[in-house]
Amino acid sequence: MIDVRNLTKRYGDRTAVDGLSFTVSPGQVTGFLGPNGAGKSTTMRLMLDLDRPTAGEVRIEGVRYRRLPDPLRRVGAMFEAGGVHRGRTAYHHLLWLAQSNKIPRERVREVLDLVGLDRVAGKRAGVLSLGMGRRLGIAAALLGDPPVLLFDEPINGLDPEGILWIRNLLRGFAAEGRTVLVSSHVMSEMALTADHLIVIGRGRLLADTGMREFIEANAASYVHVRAAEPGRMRDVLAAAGIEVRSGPDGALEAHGVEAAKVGELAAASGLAVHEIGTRSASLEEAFMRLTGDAVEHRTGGPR
Ligand SMILES: Nc1ncnc2c1ncn2[C@@H]1O[C@H](COP(=O)(O)OP(=O)(O)OP(=O)(O)O)[C@@H](O)[C@H]1O
Repeated sequence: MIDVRNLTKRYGDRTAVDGLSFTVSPGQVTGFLGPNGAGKSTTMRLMLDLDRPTAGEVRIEGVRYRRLPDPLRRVGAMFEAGGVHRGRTAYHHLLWLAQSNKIPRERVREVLDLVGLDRVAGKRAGVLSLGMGRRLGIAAALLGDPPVLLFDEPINGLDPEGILWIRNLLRGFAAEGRTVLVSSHVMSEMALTADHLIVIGRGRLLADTGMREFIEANAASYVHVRAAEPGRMRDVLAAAGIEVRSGPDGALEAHGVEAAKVGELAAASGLAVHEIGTRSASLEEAFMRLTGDAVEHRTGGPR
């Protein structure tokens, strides 16, 4: 479990993290979302004591990171800027980490197998592809078999196979009962990976809720209907007081109404319907709606 309490971080007069409190629970994947500059990476760095908070604190399994005995056995982290010595082989990078953390050398082979790098273990880290480098970062995070795992933008730049692999890996870790926190800007992927969401904007907490609840609360689903005579269909729906918008390819989107009601209105007016169904709102829509005001404006006037 990760417990963030009243966390604040200022850089000069810029407040990157602003009185943030939330808990990340074990047994599920928690997505950490926010627009660029929201403070996600700063928060994750503070979790690992890579930076000093201006106020507040983070406890991992009840303890400040710097007070954790054997930290690699308690928390594994993969941040984008990997901290890998490019001239070292993948194997020696992991061996060096294992030895400096009193982890048996057999574990190095185990994690290399686990992330599918066993065959390139002798290659220098600097020549690994982006996907392999990411796997090496994950191998390092797993060395101590920790119950808490942090991933900052793990799928950035990966191909579809790599993305699917990470998704299954993270879901597998959560199913084993670990605490998994992952940040990403790829909403479609986050929707498939995370069970719970922490959303921040300008350093403040905007939402701490289950995936489904988040989408339902922040974006509406609607009835998608394709009719032989879209103009008449629109008039019938509008006459019944239903809000109708134009969808792609002549389809209509009826809001605030059940699909059954739309079907009944069409039948009562003798209108042929070619396609009808309820379309769920997406995480992306919900995210955009919630964070619209919290987007960092990089150009223009004062914030
Ligand atoms: N070392 C630093 N010195 C000064 N300002 C910083 C520093 N690190 C972060 N910031 C500022 O703090 C704010 C939060 O940055 P942070 O990188 O944590 O956001 P983020 O949510 O991870 O963004 P992104 O999605 O773009 O990675 C930004 O305005 C950033 O410019």
